[in-house]
Amino acid sequence: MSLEVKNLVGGYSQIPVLKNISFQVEPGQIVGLIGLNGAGKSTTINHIIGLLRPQQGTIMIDQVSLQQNPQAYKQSLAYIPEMPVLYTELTLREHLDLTIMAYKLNRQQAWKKAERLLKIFRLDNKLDWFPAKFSKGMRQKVMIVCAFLNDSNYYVIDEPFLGLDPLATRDLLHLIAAEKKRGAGILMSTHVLSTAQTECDYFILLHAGKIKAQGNLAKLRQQAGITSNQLDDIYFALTEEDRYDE
Ligand SMILES: Nc1ncnc2c1ncn2[C@@H]1O[C@H](COP(=O)(O)OP(=O)(O)OP(=O)(O)O)[C@@H](O)[C@H]1O
Repeated sequence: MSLEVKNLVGGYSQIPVLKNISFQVEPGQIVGLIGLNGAGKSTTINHIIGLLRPQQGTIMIDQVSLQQNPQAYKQSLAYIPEMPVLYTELTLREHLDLTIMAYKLNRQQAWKKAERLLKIFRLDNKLDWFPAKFSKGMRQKVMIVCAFLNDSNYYVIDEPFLGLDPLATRDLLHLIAAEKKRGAGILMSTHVLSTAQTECDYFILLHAGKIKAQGNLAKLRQQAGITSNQLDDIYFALTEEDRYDE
């Protein structure tokens, strides 16, 4: 059982952005997708969520591809985008109802969970607000609440900490930790290496559409050949030679 990306070649046109990348996210594992601007993190995520089609290679969730069983594939996956995407004409309450319908959740149970999440992110008194009234961080929190409504097997989170205040960041980290404990696999792209270091069990270092290195911190440190066990030092050592050659 895993989310498995195998020999993925892909991107937006005939010229691939991703050049044969392979990795896995296992149940109960938090995997950090790390890389410079333009490395291919969002492109990888867009392939996993089915927004882009692989030119070569496969993406399987618990041995099922999106093409084989779209319903099972999508049901296993929750996604939080980098930029919040909300419907301008729907209130927060209606966004939650829409999510409950889309995932075919039990309405009563899902609303019970929603109330707990709304309280955590201080949105419980804003159920009748339209997105126009929300700040950027509040919009991000709506996406988080919707994504965590379903007990998904896998979470794909693009730059989760962008725009969140310190309290919301801490609350999101607690939620992620609880989902990991439940056995969910989490893939998150981030530039916040200090948080990645403390939260992730495994790291994928993407550079110019290729995987430069992957493994736990000890393995990456060994590969970097340095004594520091700080992820940022390891990251800079591993990407030093090709930082300017994109
Ligand atoms: N919609 C698009 N159409 C064409 N090319 C794109 C598109 N989106 C991204 N790219 C290109 O794909 C490459 C990888 O971009 P991607 O957004 O995956 O990087 P990233 O690692 O997520 O970067 P960032 O940290 O800045 O979010 C870049 O060269 C970028 O120019």
